[in-house]
Amino acid sequence: MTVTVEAVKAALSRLALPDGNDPISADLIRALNVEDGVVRFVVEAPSAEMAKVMEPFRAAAEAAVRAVPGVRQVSAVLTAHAPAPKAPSLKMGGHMKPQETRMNPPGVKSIIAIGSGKGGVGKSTVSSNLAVALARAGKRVGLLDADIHGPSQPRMFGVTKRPASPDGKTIIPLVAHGVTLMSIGLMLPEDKAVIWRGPMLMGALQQMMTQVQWGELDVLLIDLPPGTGDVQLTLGQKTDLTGAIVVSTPQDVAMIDAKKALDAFASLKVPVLGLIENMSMFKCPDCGFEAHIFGEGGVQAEATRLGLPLLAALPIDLDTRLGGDAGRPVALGDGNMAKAYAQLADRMIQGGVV
Ligand SMILES: Nc1ncnc2c1ncn2[C@@H]1O[C@H](COP(=O)(O)OP(=O)(O)OP(=O)(O)O)[C@@H](O)[C@H]1O
Repeated sequence: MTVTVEAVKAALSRLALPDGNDPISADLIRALNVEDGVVRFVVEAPSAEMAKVMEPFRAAAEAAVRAVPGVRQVSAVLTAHAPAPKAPSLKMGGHMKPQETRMNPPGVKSIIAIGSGKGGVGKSTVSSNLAVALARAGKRVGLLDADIHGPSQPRMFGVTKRPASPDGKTIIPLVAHGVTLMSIGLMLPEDKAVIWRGPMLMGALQQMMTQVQWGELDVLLIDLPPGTGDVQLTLGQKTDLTGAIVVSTPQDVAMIDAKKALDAFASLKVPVLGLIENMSMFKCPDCGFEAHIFGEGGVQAEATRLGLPLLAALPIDLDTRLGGDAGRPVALGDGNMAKAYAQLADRMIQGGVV
C-alpha cells in the first residue's frame, strides 16, 4: 500500500497540542518526506525551551505516523526554531537580501558545482581531492562546502579553527593544503545538527558566496548537498556557474538519483561537464582480483546516453577513506589515487573549464 504525504499529514493533524491546535495547522512539522513507506520529518519547536518538554509529543507523532497503513519506518527529529547561529560577531543565515540577489564572488574566474543525487556516494571526498589536485597543478582554488546539512570539508581538510571576521561583515576564509576553504561547518560546533528553513539557508549561502573574501581564484568548487533541493536551485539561478559535475556510484539506486540531479542541472541550464564514477570497484591488494561491489558500467552507460564525458572512475580505496578521516586528502600523496586525481585535474585544465 502506497503511503502519501496527505495520509501522514492527516494522521498528524489528529494529534492535539496543549493549546488545542494540531501540529499541522500550527506549522510545527517540517521537511516531511515519504518514500517507499519510510517517513521522515522534523518537529520544529517554537523555542529551545519548548523543545526540552516536547519529546513526548515527538514520540506521539512518530507513533501516530507508524499506525498509518503501509508505513514501514518512521523517524521524527525534534528541533528548536533556532536563532541564526552566531559566527564571530557575524549573523549567519537570515533571509536573502533582495538588493544583492546575484551571488557571484568577485575575482573568481570559474565556478564549478559538484553534486550527486544520493548522499554518501563520495561527493565531498571527490571535491576535496579535486581541489587539492587542482592546487597542486598550480591553480588558485577555493572550495565552498555548501552541504549545509552535513558539512564534512572541515574534517576532510583537518581544520577546526573558526574563520575570522574582523569587521563583522566580511569573513576571512581558511587555507588548508593549498586550498582556500569555507564551510558552514566552520561557523558551527561540529556536533550541531543544522536544521534551517529554506530562506535562512539561502541567506547563509548568499553570505558564503559574497561575504567570504575568496580573493583572486582560478576556480571555486562548490560541494553541494545531495539531491536537488533549495541550494542547487538558488545557485543555479543566482550564480553564473561554469558547469557542474555529478558524482555517482555504479549502483542502480545511486544512478537513478544521479539522473534526477542531471535533469535538475539541465532545467537550470547549468552545463554538465561530466560524470564521475566513485567506488567503481575494489581491487584486492593481495591477489589483484577486481570486485565490482556496486555493479559495473552504469555510470558510463548514462554518460554515453547523454553524450557526456565520464571524467573519472575512482575505485574503492582504503587510503582515500583514511585520508578523508585524517584531514589529509589522498590527492596530497603520490600513490595511484593521487595520480588519478591529478589526471582528473589535468583533464579539466586541458578542457579549459579551470
Ligand atoms: N573511493 C572511495 N574509497 C573508499 N572510501 C570512500 C571513497 N569515496 C568516499 N569514501 C568514503 O565514503 C564515505 C562517504 O563519502 P563522502 O562523505 O565523500 O560522501 P558524500 O557523497 O559527500 O556524502 P554526503 O551525502 O554526506 O555529503 C566517507 O567515509 C569517505 O571517506
